[in-house]
Amino acid sequence: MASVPALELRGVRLDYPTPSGPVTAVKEVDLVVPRGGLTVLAGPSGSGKSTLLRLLGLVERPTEGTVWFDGGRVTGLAHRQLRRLRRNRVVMIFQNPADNLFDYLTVGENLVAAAQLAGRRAAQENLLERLGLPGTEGWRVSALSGGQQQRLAFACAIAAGAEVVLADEPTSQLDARSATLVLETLAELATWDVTVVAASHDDRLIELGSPVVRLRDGRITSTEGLR
Ligand SMILES: Nc1ncnc2c1ncn2[C@@H]1O[C@H](COP(=O)(O)OP(=O)(O)OP(=O)(O)O)[C@@H](O)[C@H]1O
Repeated sequence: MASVPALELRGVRLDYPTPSGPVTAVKEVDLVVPRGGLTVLAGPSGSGKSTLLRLLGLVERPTEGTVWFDGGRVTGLAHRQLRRLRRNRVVMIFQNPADNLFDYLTVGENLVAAAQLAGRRAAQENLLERLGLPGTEGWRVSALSGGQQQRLAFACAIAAGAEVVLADEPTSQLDARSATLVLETLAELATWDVTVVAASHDDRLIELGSPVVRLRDGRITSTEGLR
């Protein structure tokens, strides 16, 4: 039996209200995000990548259409229920590494805080080692490079118990070396039992995607490399 997709969108449109009337950011979107692996949303600026990511991250509600998470219909759920899902099961990583972390806590304390805020007891053992941050447990967040901070943000999402982790342009605010660390982290996570979705212009990141969903003018134009 085919496994239940991590996320599914059917007939989705999203209009943003503006003073000069609604702006349609994505339309006629039918999309299945398979469980596990790395799904990449690609396309030119303004094509709707961030909006689609926010719909998948249960941050935006569609103007039209339906969203499912883990086989359950999410569209129509109360605000409180959506917030609960976003607290641990569907976690969004912000572009700016520091926005994802408590800078006055150590690396280890950030992991514990992420787990506790999600109602979990303790962070998974070896998470720092497994994500390329061995020996940093007692470090202040400010002692980490941007790439290491993004790595820690992913580790915190896992510590919170995330089943889906979403990242908007995770390499765009990083120097080349830090971006490489984040790409390595995404490649590693793609082999774990977690679904990662990233919106990106970065060719190196797009190359890692399976599938790669391409957008233009708010519509999906192709889905390549569906596992
Ligand atoms: N909050 C908003 N209010 C009004 N229009 C918006 C808003 N956010 C996005 N848009 C519009 O929706 C469309 C899609 O934007 P979106 O940010 O999703 O595209 P994108 O592909 O992520 O672009 P970029 O690569 O530049 O981040 C664009 O026309 C954009 O101007």
